[in-house]
Amino acid sequence: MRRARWLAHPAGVGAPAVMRDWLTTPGSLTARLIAHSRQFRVQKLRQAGNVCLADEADAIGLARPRRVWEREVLLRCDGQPVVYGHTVVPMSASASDWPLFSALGERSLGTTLFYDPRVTRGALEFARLRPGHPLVARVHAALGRNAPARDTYFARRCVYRRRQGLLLVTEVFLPEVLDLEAAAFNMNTNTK
Ligand SMILES: C=C(O[C@@H]1C=C(C(=O)O)C=C[C@H]1O)C(=O)O
Repeated sequence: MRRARWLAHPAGVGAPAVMRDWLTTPGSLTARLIAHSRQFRVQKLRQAGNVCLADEADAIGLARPRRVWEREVLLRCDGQPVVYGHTVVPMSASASDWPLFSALGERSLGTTLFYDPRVTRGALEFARLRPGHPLVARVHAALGRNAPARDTYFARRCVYRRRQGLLLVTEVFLPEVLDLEAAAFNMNTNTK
């Protein structure tokens, strides 16, 4: 299974400036996407048990890819998918570690992470996902026939901890996220 090089600094992934600005969004990505759109939606694609990716195992303390709780979403702004989210939680986590995770539905995971004082956040890591990386295949599956003919995507990931539990969120940024900045700029200039 192809792996990515996850770096501590975004400069190493070669993203254009506006994409780098999205990759380094300091707080909740959900909050920023809401601020840049009229209508925001978390489209839940799947939330069930699955074997995690090779990239993910060591980040959540597993010696090798094992069955985890997996959540896949598309974050949509004004109907347009802009981020693919992939979250994994070890099966060893207890319900008291992540009490809201299993029943999230189409509520944003971010709203349960950023406003819970028991949650601590690890450092962001960044990567350029190339063809053959399993997350690229997941993104194309999620987008179906609308999959843009792209070969690489920029992504970030972060480990969250709550009590004894670990949770890894990986966010793959779709090229359409760059349109939000332009749209936000036009909306601002049009209201003057
Ligand atoms: C971590 C956040 O939660 C977002 C919501 C997700 C979900 O609901 O599965 C997944 C990825 C995140 O972009 C955030 O808003 O920053």
